[in-house]
Amino acid sequence: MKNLPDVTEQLRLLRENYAQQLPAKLAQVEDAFRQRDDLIELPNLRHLAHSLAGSGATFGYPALSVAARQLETLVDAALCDGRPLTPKESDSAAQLIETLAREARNPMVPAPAPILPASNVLETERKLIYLVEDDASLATDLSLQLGHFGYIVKIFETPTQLLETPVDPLLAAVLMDIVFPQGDLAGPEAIIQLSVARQLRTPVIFFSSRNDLTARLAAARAGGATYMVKPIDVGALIARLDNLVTDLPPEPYRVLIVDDNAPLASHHAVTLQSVGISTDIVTDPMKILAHLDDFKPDLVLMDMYMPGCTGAELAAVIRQLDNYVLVPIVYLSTETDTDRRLIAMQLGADDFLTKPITPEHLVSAVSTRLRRYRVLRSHIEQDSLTGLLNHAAAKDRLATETARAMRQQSCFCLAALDLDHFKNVNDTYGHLIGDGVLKNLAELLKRRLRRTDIVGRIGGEEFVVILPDTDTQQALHLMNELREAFSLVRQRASSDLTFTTTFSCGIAEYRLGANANDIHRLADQALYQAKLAGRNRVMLADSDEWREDDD
Ligand SMILES: Nc1nc2c(ncn2[C@@H]2O[C@H](COP(=O)(O)OP(=O)(O)OP(=O)(O)O)[C@@H](O)[C@H]2O)c(=O)[nH]1
Repeated sequence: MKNLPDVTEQLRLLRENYAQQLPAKLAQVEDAFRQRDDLIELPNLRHLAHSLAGSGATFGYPALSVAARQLETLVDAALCDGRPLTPKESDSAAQLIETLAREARNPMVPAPAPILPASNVLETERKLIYLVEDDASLATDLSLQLGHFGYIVKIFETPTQLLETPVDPLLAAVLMDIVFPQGDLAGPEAIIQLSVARQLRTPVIFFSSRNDLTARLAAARAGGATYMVKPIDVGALIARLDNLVTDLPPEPYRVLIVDDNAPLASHHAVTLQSVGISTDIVTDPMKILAHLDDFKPDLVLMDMYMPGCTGAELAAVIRQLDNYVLVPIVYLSTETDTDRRLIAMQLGADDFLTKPITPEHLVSAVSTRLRRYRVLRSHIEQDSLTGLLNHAAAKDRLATETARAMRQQSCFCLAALDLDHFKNVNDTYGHLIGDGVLKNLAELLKRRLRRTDIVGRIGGEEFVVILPDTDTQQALHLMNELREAFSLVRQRASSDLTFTTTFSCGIAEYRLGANANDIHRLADQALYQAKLAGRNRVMLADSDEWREDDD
Protein backbone atom coordinates (compact mmCIF):
# COMPACT_ATOMS: atom_id res chain seq x y z
CA MET A 1 0.00 0.00 0.00
CA LYS A 2 1.29 3.45 -0.85
CA ASN A 3 2.23 5.53 2.17
CA LEU A 4 -0.76 7.80 2.46
CA PRO A 5 -0.59 10.92 4.59
CA ASP A 6 -2.08 10.72 8.06
CA VAL A 7 -5.15 12.81 7.25
CA THR A 8 -6.34 13.28 10.83
CA GLU A 9 -2.96 14.57 11.93
CA GLN A 10 -2.52 16.84 8.93
CA LEU A 11 -5.99 18.31 9.30
CA ARG A 12 -5.38 18.84 13.03
CA LEU A 13 -2.17 20.73 12.27
CA LEU A 14 -3.88 22.90 9.67
CA ARG A 15 -6.64 23.68 12.17
CA GLU A 16 -4.11 24.56 14.84
CA ASN A 17 -2.22 26.85 12.44
CA TYR A 18 -5.44 28.54 11.46
CA ALA A 19 -6.38 29.15 15.09
CA GLN A 20 -2.94 30.65 15.75
CA GLN A 21 -3.19 32.99 12.79
CA LEU A 22 -6.75 34.09 13.49
CA PRO A 23 -5.93 36.95 15.96
CA ALA A 24 -3.57 38.50 13.41
CA LYS A 25 -6.22 38.23 10.71
CA LEU A 26 -8.79 39.89 12.96
CA ALA A 27 -6.32 42.66 13.70
CA GLN A 28 -6.02 43.19 9.93
CA VAL A 29 -9.81 43.39 9.66
CA GLU A 30 -9.94 45.99 12.44
CA ASP A 31 -7.17 47.94 10.80
CA ALA A 32 -8.93 47.88 7.42
CA PHE A 33 -12.17 48.93 9.15
CA ARG A 34 -10.43 51.95 10.68
CA GLN A 35 -9.50 53.04 7.13
CA ARG A 36 -13.03 52.42 5.81
CA ASP A 37 -13.51 55.98 4.56
CA ASP A 38 -10.64 55.58 2.12
CA LEU A 39 -12.23 54.10 -1.02
CA ILE A 40 -8.86 52.72 -2.13
CA GLU A 41 -8.54 50.72 1.10
CA LEU A 42 -12.15 49.56 1.35
CA PRO A 43 -11.74 46.60 -1.09
CA ASN A 44 -9.12 45.26 1.32
CA LEU A 45 -11.78 45.02 4.04
CA ARG A 46 -14.03 43.13 1.63
CA HIS A 47 -11.18 40.81 0.67
CA LEU A 48 -10.31 40.04 4.33
CA ALA A 49 -13.98 39.37 5.14
CA HIS A 50 -14.29 37.18 2.05
CA SER A 51 -11.27 35.14 3.06
CA LEU A 52 -12.59 34.57 6.61
CA ALA A 53 -16.05 33.70 5.27
CA GLY A 54 -14.54 31.04 3.00
CA SER A 55 -12.20 29.46 5.49
CA GLY A 56 -13.75 29.87 8.98
CA ALA A 57 -16.29 27.07 8.81
CA THR A 58 -13.75 24.64 7.36
CA PHE A 59 -11.45 25.15 10.34
CA GLY A 60 -14.13 24.94 13.04
CA TYR A 61 -15.57 28.49 13.15
CA PRO A 62 -18.95 28.32 11.37
CA ALA A 63 -20.48 31.34 13.14
CA LEU A 64 -17.38 33.39 12.32
CA SER A 65 -17.86 32.43 8.67
CA VAL A 66 -21.47 33.67 8.76
CA ALA A 67 -20.54 37.01 10.33
CA ALA A 68 -17.65 37.46 7.88
CA ARG A 69 -19.96 36.73 4.98
CA GLN A 70 -22.40 39.43 6.24
CA LEU A 71 -19.53 41.88 6.53
CA GLU A 72 -18.38 41.05 3.01
CA THR A 73 -21.90 41.59 1.60
CA LEU A 74 -22.26 44.87 3.43
CA VAL A 75 -18.94 46.24 2.15
CA ASP A 76 -19.61 44.85 -1.31
CA ALA A 77 -22.86 46.83 -1.57
CA ALA A 78 -21.03 50.08 -0.79
CA LEU A 79 -18.23 49.29 -3.24
CA CYS A 80 -20.72 48.51 -6.00
CA ASP A 81 -22.17 52.01 -5.50
CA GLY A 82 -18.66 53.47 -5.42
CA ARG A 83 -19.17 55.08 -1.99
CA PRO A 84 -17.86 54.63 1.57
CA LEU A 85 -19.94 52.90 4.24
CA THR A 86 -22.87 54.93 5.58
CA PRO A 87 -22.84 55.60 9.37
CA LYS A 88 -25.52 52.90 9.79
CA GLU A 89 -23.51 50.41 7.76
CA SER A 90 -20.41 51.32 9.77
CA ASP A 91 -22.27 50.51 13.01
CA SER A 92 -23.39 47.15 11.60
CA ALA A 93 -19.86 46.43 10.40
CA ALA A 94 -18.45 47.26 13.84
CA GLN A 95 -20.92 44.85 15.44
CA LEU A 96 -20.02 42.14 12.96
CA ILE A 97 -16.32 42.65 13.71
CA GLU A 98 -17.10 42.22 17.42
CA THR A 99 -18.90 38.99 16.54
CA LEU A 100 -15.82 37.87 14.62
CA ALA A 101 -13.64 38.48 17.68
CA ARG A 102 -16.08 36.63 19.96
CA GLU A 103 -16.46 33.65 17.64
CA ALA A 104 -12.70 33.42 17.14
CA ARG A 105 -12.44 32.48 20.81
CA ASN A 106 -15.08 29.82 20.39
CA PRO A 107 -13.99 27.06 18.01
CA MET A 108 -16.17 24.00 17.53
CA VAL A 109 -14.91 20.63 18.73
CA PRO A 110 -13.43 19.03 15.62
CA ALA A 111 -15.54 16.37 13.97
CA PRO A 112 -14.01 12.92 13.76
CA ALA A 113 -11.66 12.44 10.83
CA PRO A 114 -13.60 11.83 7.65
CA ILE A 115 -13.77 8.28 6.40
CA LEU A 116 -13.32 8.61 2.69
CA PRO A 117 -13.71 6.02 -0.01
CA ALA A 118 -10.33 4.53 -0.90
CA SER A 119 -11.20 3.64 -4.48
CA ASN A 120 -8.42 5.78 -5.88
CA VAL A 121 -5.77 4.59 -3.47
CA LEU A 122 -2.88 3.19 -5.36
CA GLU A 123 -1.27 -0.14 -4.72
CA THR A 124 2.39 -0.91 -5.02
CA GLU A 125 3.54 -2.70 -8.13
CA ARG A 126 2.78 -6.42 -8.18
CA LYS A 127 4.43 -8.16 -11.05
CA LEU A 128 5.34 -11.54 -9.62
CA ILE A 129 3.82 -14.48 -11.48
CA TYR A 130 3.84 -18.14 -10.38
CA LEU A 131 4.05 -20.52 -13.31
CA VAL A 132 3.19 -24.16 -12.59
CA GLU A 133 4.29 -26.32 -15.52
CA ASP A 134 5.97 -29.73 -15.63
CA ASP A 135 7.40 -29.26 -19.12
CA ALA A 136 10.69 -27.60 -18.18
CA SER A 137 11.46 -26.20 -21.63
CA LEU A 138 8.00 -24.68 -22.03
CA ALA A 139 8.23 -23.21 -18.51
CA THR A 140 11.63 -21.66 -19.19
CA ASP A 141 10.52 -20.31 -22.52
CA LEU A 142 7.32 -18.76 -21.14
CA SER A 143 9.22 -17.31 -18.22
CA LEU A 144 11.73 -15.65 -20.58
CA GLN A 145 8.97 -14.29 -22.79
CA LEU A 146 7.05 -12.85 -19.84
CA GLY A 147 10.32 -11.45 -18.52
CA HIS A 148 10.66 -9.32 -21.68
CA PHE A 149 7.41 -7.64 -20.70
CA GLY A 150 8.59 -6.87 -17.17
CA TYR A 151 7.06 -9.79 -15.25
CA ILE A 152 9.07 -11.78 -12.73
CA VAL A 153 8.25 -15.46 -13.06
CA LYS A 154 8.78 -18.14 -10.43
CA ILE A 155 8.51 -21.65 -11.83
CA PHE A 156 7.05 -24.65 -9.99
CA GLU A 157 7.40 -28.07 -11.58
CA THR A 158 4.47 -29.65 -9.76
CA PRO A 159 1.28 -28.46 -8.06
CA THR A 160 2.60 -30.01 -4.84
CA GLN A 161 5.62 -27.69 -4.88
CA LEU A 162 3.26 -24.75 -5.15
CA LEU A 163 1.15 -26.04 -2.25
CA GLU A 164 4.23 -26.37 -0.07
CA THR A 165 5.41 -22.79 -0.70
CA PRO A 166 4.08 -19.84 1.31
CA VAL A 167 2.31 -17.46 -1.04
CA ASP A 168 4.41 -14.35 -1.65
CA PRO A 169 2.41 -11.26 -0.67
CA LEU A 170 3.49 -9.60 -3.91
CA LEU A 171 2.10 -12.41 -6.05
CA ALA A 172 0.08 -10.95 -8.94
CA ALA A 173 -1.23 -14.04 -10.75
CA VAL A 174 -0.83 -17.80 -11.12
CA LEU A 175 -0.39 -19.51 -14.48
CA MET A 176 -1.43 -23.11 -13.99
CA ASP A 177 -1.28 -26.08 -16.34
CA ILE A 178 -4.18 -28.55 -16.07
CA VAL A 179 -2.58 -31.96 -16.65
CA PHE A 180 0.35 -33.22 -14.53
CA PRO A 181 1.82 -36.67 -13.97
CA GLN A 182 -0.02 -36.52 -10.60
CA GLY A 183 -3.43 -36.40 -12.34
CA ASP A 184 -5.31 -35.21 -15.41
CA LEU A 185 -6.89 -32.40 -13.40
CA ALA A 186 -4.11 -31.92 -10.85
CA GLY A 187 -3.76 -28.22 -11.69
CA PRO A 188 -7.33 -27.09 -10.84
CA GLU A 189 -7.39 -29.45 -7.82
CA ALA A 190 -4.30 -27.79 -6.39
CA ILE A 191 -5.78 -24.33 -6.86
CA ILE A 192 -8.92 -25.38 -4.95
CA GLN A 193 -6.75 -26.67 -2.09
CA LEU A 194 -4.69 -23.51 -2.10
CA SER A 195 -7.75 -21.30 -2.06
CA VAL A 196 -9.27 -23.20 0.85
CA ALA A 197 -6.06 -23.41 2.85
CA ARG A 198 -4.44 -20.08 2.19
CA GLN A 199 -7.13 -17.90 0.72
CA LEU A 200 -5.42 -17.36 -2.60
CA ARG A 201 -6.67 -13.99 -3.75
CA THR A 202 -4.77 -13.56 -6.99
CA PRO A 203 -6.27 -14.42 -10.37
CA VAL A 204 -5.43 -17.80 -11.90
CA ILE A 205 -4.96 -18.35 -15.62
CA PHE A 206 -5.29 -21.99 -16.62
CA PHE A 207 -3.64 -23.23 -19.77
CA SER A 208 -3.57 -26.68 -21.30
CA SER A 209 -3.36 -28.68 -24.47
CA ARG A 210 -6.77 -30.03 -23.37
CA ASN A 211 -9.69 -28.16 -24.86
CA ASP A 212 -12.55 -30.39 -23.64
CA LEU A 213 -15.47 -29.41 -21.45
CA THR A 214 -14.28 -31.47 -18.44
CA ALA A 215 -10.98 -29.60 -18.28
CA ARG A 216 -12.64 -26.23 -18.84
CA LEU A 217 -15.27 -26.99 -16.17
CA ALA A 218 -12.59 -27.98 -13.66
CA ALA A 219 -10.80 -24.69 -14.35
CA ALA A 220 -14.01 -22.71 -13.93
CA ARG A 221 -14.86 -24.53 -10.66
CA ALA A 222 -11.40 -23.69 -9.34
CA GLY A 223 -12.21 -20.03 -9.97
CA GLY A 224 -9.96 -19.64 -13.02
CA ALA A 225 -10.08 -16.14 -14.41
CA THR A 226 -9.35 -17.31 -17.92
CA TYR A 227 -8.43 -20.42 -19.91
CA MET A 228 -5.93 -20.61 -22.74
CA VAL A 229 -5.18 -23.50 -25.06
CA LYS A 230 -1.57 -24.38 -25.85
CA PRO A 231 0.49 -23.32 -27.72
CA ILE A 232 0.38 -20.11 -25.78
CA ASP A 233 0.32 -16.87 -27.74
CA VAL A 234 2.47 -14.65 -25.51
CA GLY A 235 0.86 -11.49 -26.87
CA ALA A 236 -2.60 -12.78 -25.94
CA LEU A 237 -1.34 -13.96 -22.53
CA ILE A 238 0.16 -10.52 -21.79
CA ALA A 239 -3.07 -8.84 -22.81
CA ARG A 240 -5.04 -11.08 -20.41
CA LEU A 241 -2.54 -10.63 -17.62
CA ASP A 242 -2.72 -6.88 -18.08
CA ASN A 243 -6.47 -7.00 -17.71
CA LEU A 244 -6.27 -9.12 -14.58
CA VAL A 245 -3.25 -7.77 -12.79
CA THR A 246 -3.36 -4.28 -11.39
CA ASP A 247 0.40 -3.92 -11.47
CA LEU A 248 0.19 -0.87 -13.65
CA PRO A 249 -1.83 1.30 -11.29
CA PRO A 250 -3.71 4.06 -13.03
CA GLU A 251 -1.92 7.35 -13.01
CA PRO A 252 -3.23 9.25 -9.98
CA TYR A 253 -5.72 11.95 -10.82
CA ARG A 254 -4.27 15.45 -10.62
CA VAL A 255 -6.19 18.39 -9.17
CA LEU A 256 -4.85 21.94 -9.32
CA ILE A 257 -6.21 24.03 -6.45
CA VAL A 258 -6.26 27.77 -7.15
CA ASP A 259 -6.99 29.71 -3.98
CA ASP A 260 -5.23 32.70 -2.47
CA ASN A 261 -6.17 31.39 0.95
CA ALA A 262 -3.22 29.05 1.56
CA PRO A 263 -4.54 27.23 4.67
CA LEU A 264 -7.85 26.52 2.99
CA ALA A 265 -6.13 25.32 -0.18
CA SER A 266 -3.97 22.99 1.96
CA HIS A 267 -7.04 21.68 3.72
CA HIS A 268 -8.66 20.72 0.42
CA ALA A 269 -5.36 19.29 -0.81
CA VAL A 270 -5.02 17.03 2.24
CA THR A 271 -8.60 15.84 1.81
CA LEU A 272 -8.04 14.94 -1.85
CA GLN A 273 -4.62 13.39 -1.19
CA SER A 274 -6.20 11.09 1.37
CA VAL A 275 -7.92 9.23 -1.47
CA GLY A 276 -4.82 9.10 -3.65
CA ILE A 277 -5.46 12.24 -5.71
CA SER A 278 -2.36 14.27 -6.50
CA THR A 279 -2.66 17.98 -5.83
CA ASP A 280 -0.83 21.18 -6.63
CA ILE A 281 -1.66 24.55 -5.10
CA VAL A 282 -1.54 27.97 -6.74
CA THR A 283 -2.02 30.81 -4.26
CA ASP A 284 -0.97 33.51 -6.72
CA PRO A 285 -3.37 33.29 -9.67
CA MET A 286 -0.90 35.13 -11.90
CA LYS A 287 1.39 32.08 -11.73
CA ILE A 288 -1.19 29.60 -13.01
CA LEU A 289 0.30 29.09 -16.49
CA ALA A 290 3.53 27.53 -15.22
CA HIS A 291 1.54 25.24 -12.90
CA LEU A 292 -0.70 24.12 -15.77
CA ASP A 293 2.30 23.16 -17.89
CA ASP A 294 4.23 21.42 -15.14
CA PHE A 295 1.41 19.67 -13.33
CA LYS A 296 -1.00 18.96 -16.21
CA PRO A 297 -4.10 18.85 -14.03
CA ASP A 298 -7.14 16.69 -14.77
CA LEU A 299 -9.28 19.24 -12.96
CA VAL A 300 -8.93 22.81 -11.69
CA LEU A 301 -10.58 23.65 -8.38
CA MET A 302 -10.87 27.40 -8.34
CA ASP A 303 -11.70 30.09 -5.86
CA MET A 304 -13.92 32.84 -7.34
CA TYR A 305 -12.44 35.95 -5.82
CA MET A 306 -8.71 36.44 -5.58
CA PRO A 307 -6.41 39.43 -5.70
CA GLY A 308 -5.02 40.11 -9.19
CA CYS A 309 -7.85 38.51 -11.11
CA THR A 310 -11.08 36.65 -10.52
CA GLY A 311 -11.64 32.92 -10.93
CA ALA A 312 -13.95 33.64 -13.86
CA GLU A 313 -11.24 35.60 -15.68
CA LEU A 314 -8.78 32.82 -15.00
CA ALA A 315 -11.24 30.22 -16.32
CA ALA A 316 -11.54 32.24 -19.53
CA VAL A 317 -7.74 32.25 -19.89
CA ILE A 318 -7.53 28.50 -19.30
CA ARG A 319 -10.10 27.96 -22.05
CA GLN A 320 -7.88 29.91 -24.47
CA LEU A 321 -5.23 27.18 -24.17
CA ASP A 322 -5.69 24.32 -26.65
CA ASN A 323 -4.58 21.70 -24.13
CA TYR A 324 -7.10 22.83 -21.54
CA VAL A 325 -10.23 23.35 -23.57
CA LEU A 326 -11.78 20.29 -21.96
CA VAL A 327 -10.27 20.18 -18.47
CA PRO A 328 -13.05 20.52 -15.87
CA ILE A 329 -12.99 23.79 -13.95
CA VAL A 330 -14.94 23.70 -10.71
CA TYR A 331 -15.46 26.79 -8.58
CA LEU A 332 -15.25 26.38 -4.88
CA SER A 333 -16.62 29.59 -3.49
CA THR A 334 -18.77 31.26 -0.89
CA GLU A 335 -20.66 32.99 -3.71
CA THR A 336 -24.36 32.21 -3.36
CA ASP A 337 -25.77 34.79 -5.74
CA THR A 338 -27.25 32.82 -8.66
CA ASP A 339 -26.71 35.56 -11.25
CA ARG A 340 -23.05 35.92 -10.38
CA ARG A 341 -22.63 32.17 -10.44
CA LEU A 342 -24.19 31.96 -13.89
CA ILE A 343 -21.98 34.72 -15.28
CA ALA A 344 -18.92 32.97 -13.86
CA MET A 345 -19.98 29.67 -15.42
CA GLN A 346 -20.46 31.28 -18.83
CA LEU A 347 -16.76 32.07 -18.90
CA GLY A 348 -15.85 28.42 -19.06
CA ALA A 349 -16.32 26.66 -15.73
CA ASP A 350 -18.24 23.42 -15.32
CA ASP A 351 -19.64 23.52 -11.84
CA PHE A 352 -20.00 25.38 -8.62
CA LEU A 353 -19.33 23.96 -5.17
CA THR A 354 -20.15 26.03 -2.13
CA LYS A 355 -17.74 26.66 0.73
CA PRO A 356 -17.61 25.26 3.32
CA ILE A 357 -17.78 21.80 1.85
CA THR A 358 -17.55 18.46 3.66
CA PRO A 359 -14.59 16.24 2.70
CA GLU A 360 -16.98 13.53 1.49
CA HIS A 361 -18.82 15.95 -0.76
CA LEU A 362 -15.61 17.43 -2.14
CA VAL A 363 -14.14 14.00 -2.93
CA SER A 364 -17.34 12.76 -4.50
CA ALA A 365 -17.96 15.85 -6.66
CA VAL A 366 -14.36 15.99 -7.83
CA SER A 367 -13.98 12.23 -8.43
CA THR A 368 -17.00 12.00 -10.72
CA ARG A 369 -15.67 14.75 -12.95
CA LEU A 370 -12.14 13.35 -12.89
CA ARG A 371 -13.31 9.94 -14.05
CA ARG A 372 -15.39 11.41 -16.87
CA TYR A 373 -12.54 13.65 -17.99
CA ARG A 374 -10.04 10.78 -18.13
CA VAL A 375 -12.42 8.68 -20.26
CA LEU A 376 -13.04 11.61 -22.57
CA ARG A 377 -9.35 12.40 -22.84
CA SER A 378 -8.45 8.77 -23.58
CA HIS A 379 -10.95 8.74 -26.47
CA ILE A 380 -9.36 11.82 -27.93
CA GLU A 381 -5.71 11.00 -27.29
CA GLN A 382 -5.39 7.25 -27.68
CA ASP A 383 -4.37 5.26 -30.71
CA SER A 384 -7.12 2.67 -31.01
CA LEU A 385 -4.89 -0.28 -31.95
CA THR A 386 -2.24 0.03 -29.25
CA GLY A 387 -3.76 2.25 -26.58
CA LEU A 388 -0.69 4.52 -26.80
CA LEU A 389 -0.92 8.26 -27.42
CA ASN A 390 -1.85 9.01 -31.01
CA HIS A 391 0.10 11.28 -33.34
CA ALA A 392 -1.49 14.57 -32.29
CA ALA A 393 -1.31 13.82 -28.58
CA ALA A 394 2.32 12.65 -28.78
CA LYS A 395 3.33 15.83 -30.65
CA ASP A 396 1.51 17.85 -28.08
CA ARG A 397 3.39 16.18 -25.23
CA LEU A 398 6.67 16.75 -27.02
CA ALA A 399 5.88 20.46 -27.27
CA THR A 400 4.95 20.54 -23.57
CA GLU A 401 8.12 18.70 -22.53
CA THR A 402 10.23 21.06 -24.64
CA ALA A 403 8.63 24.11 -23.01
CA ARG A 404 9.10 22.59 -19.58
CA ALA A 405 12.75 21.69 -20.20
CA MET A 406 13.37 25.26 -21.36
CA ARG A 407 11.70 26.74 -18.30
CA GLN A 408 13.28 24.42 -15.79
CA GLN A 409 16.59 24.07 -17.65
CA SER A 410 16.22 20.30 -17.39
CA CYS A 411 17.03 17.62 -19.95
CA PHE A 412 15.04 15.01 -21.81
CA CYS A 413 15.56 12.65 -24.72
CA LEU A 414 13.32 11.77 -27.62
CA ALA A 415 13.57 8.30 -29.14
CA ALA A 416 12.05 7.61 -32.57
CA LEU A 417 11.41 3.91 -33.26
CA ASP A 418 10.49 2.14 -36.47
CA LEU A 419 9.95 -1.59 -37.01
CA ASP A 420 12.40 -3.20 -39.40
CA HIS A 421 11.17 -4.69 -42.66
CA PHE A 422 7.66 -4.53 -41.36
CA LYS A 423 6.27 -4.72 -44.88
CA ASN A 424 7.74 -8.23 -45.03
CA VAL A 425 5.86 -9.18 -41.86
CA ASN A 426 2.58 -8.03 -43.38
CA ASP A 427 3.33 -9.62 -46.72
CA THR A 428 4.41 -12.93 -45.18
CA TYR A 429 1.96 -13.38 -42.31
CA GLY A 430 -0.87 -11.00 -43.09
CA HIS A 431 -2.01 -7.64 -41.75
CA LEU A 432 -3.66 -9.05 -38.62
CA ILE A 433 -0.44 -10.68 -37.48
CA GLY A 434 1.32 -7.38 -38.28
CA ASP A 435 -1.18 -5.64 -35.98
CA GLY A 436 -0.28 -8.14 -33.27
CA VAL A 437 3.39 -7.18 -33.60
CA LEU A 438 2.52 -3.50 -33.23
CA LYS A 439 0.50 -4.29 -30.10
CA ASN A 440 3.31 -6.37 -28.65
CA LEU A 441 5.81 -3.55 -29.13
CA ALA A 442 3.39 -1.08 -27.55
CA GLU A 443 2.86 -3.44 -24.62
CA LEU A 444 6.59 -3.90 -24.11
CA LEU A 445 7.19 -0.14 -24.16
CA LYS A 446 4.34 0.47 -21.71
CA ARG A 447 5.53 -2.22 -19.32
CA ARG A 448 9.22 -1.51 -19.37
CA LEU A 449 9.25 2.27 -19.26
CA ARG A 450 8.67 4.52 -16.26
CA ARG A 451 5.27 5.99 -15.66
CA THR A 452 6.69 9.43 -16.33
CA ASP A 453 7.91 8.42 -19.79
CA ILE A 454 5.60 9.26 -22.66
CA VAL A 455 4.97 6.74 -25.43
CA GLY A 456 3.10 7.38 -28.66
CA ARG A 457 2.41 5.72 -31.98
CA ILE A 458 2.84 8.45 -34.51
CA GLY A 459 2.42 6.50 -37.73
CA GLY A 460 1.85 2.96 -39.04
CA GLU A 461 4.95 1.30 -37.57
CA GLU A 462 6.58 4.39 -36.05
CA PHE A 463 6.65 5.10 -32.36
CA VAL A 464 8.13 7.84 -30.18
CA VAL A 465 9.26 7.73 -26.59
CA ILE A 466 9.87 10.90 -24.57
CA LEU A 467 12.21 10.26 -21.64
CA PRO A 468 12.08 13.18 -19.19
CA ASP A 469 15.17 13.92 -17.05
CA THR A 470 17.22 11.42 -19.05
CA ASP A 471 20.54 12.11 -20.75
CA THR A 472 21.70 10.52 -24.00
CA GLN A 473 23.80 7.80 -22.40
CA GLN A 474 20.96 6.69 -20.15
CA ALA A 475 18.53 6.81 -23.09
CA LEU A 476 20.93 4.82 -25.27
CA HIS A 477 21.29 2.15 -22.60
CA LEU A 478 17.56 1.94 -22.00
CA MET A 479 16.52 1.82 -25.65
CA ASN A 480 19.15 -0.81 -26.36
CA GLU A 481 17.73 -2.94 -23.56
CA LEU A 482 14.25 -2.58 -25.02
CA ARG A 483 15.50 -3.30 -28.52
CA GLU A 484 17.15 -6.47 -27.33
CA ALA A 485 14.13 -7.59 -25.33
CA PHE A 486 11.81 -6.99 -28.28
CA SER A 487 14.06 -8.89 -30.67
CA LEU A 488 13.67 -11.92 -28.38
CA VAL A 489 9.87 -11.79 -28.18
CA ARG A 490 8.44 -14.62 -30.20
CA GLN A 491 5.60 -13.31 -32.33
CA ARG A 492 3.02 -15.95 -33.08
CA ALA A 493 1.90 -16.34 -36.69
CA SER A 494 -0.15 -19.51 -36.16
CA SER A 495 -0.40 -22.37 -33.69
CA ASP A 496 2.87 -23.88 -34.91
CA LEU A 497 4.69 -20.92 -36.40
CA THR A 498 6.48 -18.12 -34.61
CA PHE A 499 8.92 -15.48 -35.79
CA THR A 500 10.93 -12.62 -34.31
CA THR A 501 11.26 -9.09 -35.51
CA THR A 502 13.28 -5.99 -34.59
CA PHE A 503 13.15 -2.23 -34.52
CA SER A 504 15.62 0.55 -35.19
CA CYS A 505 15.82 3.66 -33.07
CA GLY A 506 17.25 7.18 -33.19
CA ILE A 507 17.73 9.36 -30.13
CA ALA A 508 18.02 13.13 -29.83
CA GLU A 509 18.57 15.07 -26.64
CA TYR A 510 16.92 18.38 -25.86
CA ARG A 511 19.30 21.30 -26.15
CA LEU A 512 18.60 24.70 -24.65
CA GLY A 513 16.71 26.82 -27.15
CA ALA A 514 15.64 23.92 -29.36
CA ASN A 515 12.03 23.56 -30.37
CA ALA A 516 10.01 20.36 -30.60
CA ASN A 517 10.40 20.14 -34.39
CA ASP A 518 14.22 20.39 -34.14
CA ILE A 519 14.35 17.50 -31.69
CA HIS A 520 11.97 15.34 -33.69
CA ARG A 521 13.86 15.99 -36.92
CA LEU A 522 17.16 15.01 -35.28
CA ALA A 523 15.75 11.84 -33.76
CA ASP A 524 14.34 10.92 -37.18
CA GLN A 525 17.70 11.53 -38.82
CA ALA A 526 19.39 9.28 -36.26
CA LEU A 527 16.72 6.63 -36.92
CA TYR A 528 17.45 6.88 -40.64
CA GLN A 529 21.15 6.35 -39.91
CA ALA A 530 20.28 3.29 -37.82
CA LYS A 531 18.32 1.88 -40.76
CA LEU A 532 21.20 2.61 -43.16
CA ALA A 533 23.72 1.00 -40.81
CA GLY A 534 21.83 -2.30 -40.99
CA ARG A 535 18.74 -1.90 -38.72
CA ASN A 536 18.15 -3.48 -35.30
CA ARG A 537 20.26 -0.80 -33.62
CA VAL A 538 19.99 2.44 -31.67
CA MET A 539 21.86 5.54 -32.82
CA LEU A 540 22.35 8.96 -31.28
CA ALA A 541 21.69 12.14 -33.21
CA ASP A 542 24.85 13.70 -34.53
CA SER A 543 25.75 16.54 -32.18
CA ASP A 544 27.26 18.46 -35.14
CA GLU A 545 23.75 18.80 -36.49
CA TRP A 546 22.95 21.09 -33.61
CA ARG A 547 25.93 23.25 -34.37
CA GLU A 548 24.94 23.44 -38.03
CA ASP A 549 21.52 24.65 -36.94
CA ASP A 550 22.96 27.13 -34.50
CA ASP A 551 25.13 28.77 -37.14
N1 LIG B 1 -0.32 -4.52 -39.85
C1 LIG B 1 -0.19 -3.20 -40.02
N2 LIG B 1 0.71 -2.72 -40.89
C2 LIG B 1 0.83 -1.40 -41.04
C3 LIG B 1 0.05 -0.50 -40.28
N3 LIG B 1 0.41 0.76 -40.65
C4 LIG B 1 1.38 0.64 -41.59
N4 LIG B 1 1.64 -0.65 -41.83
C5 LIG B 1 2.57 -1.24 -42.77
O1 LIG B 1 3.90 -0.95 -42.42
C6 LIG B 1 4.71 -1.17 -43.58
C7 LIG B 1 5.77 -0.11 -43.65
O2 LIG B 1 6.62 -0.46 -44.69
P1 LIG B 1 7.89 0.39 -45.13
O3 LIG B 1 7.65 1.85 -44.88
O4 LIG B 1 8.26 -0.04 -46.52
O5 LIG B 1 9.01 -0.01 -44.11
P2 LIG B 1 9.58 -1.41 -43.67
O6 LIG B 1 9.11 -2.53 -44.49
O7 LIG B 1 9.32 -1.54 -42.20
O8 LIG B 1 11.11 -1.23 -43.91
P3 LIG B 1 12.19 -0.41 -43.07
O9 LIG B 1 11.46 0.60 -42.25
O10 LIG B 1 13.05 0.22 -44.09
O11 LIG B 1 12.91 -1.40 -42.24
C8 LIG B 1 3.76 -1.14 -44.78
O12 LIG B 1 3.64 -2.44 -45.28
C9 LIG B 1 2.44 -0.69 -44.18
O13 LIG B 1 1.33 -1.28 -44.83
C10 LIG B 1 -0.90 -1.04 -39.37
O14 LIG B 1 -1.63 -0.33 -38.67
N5 LIG B 1 -0.98 -2.39 -39.26
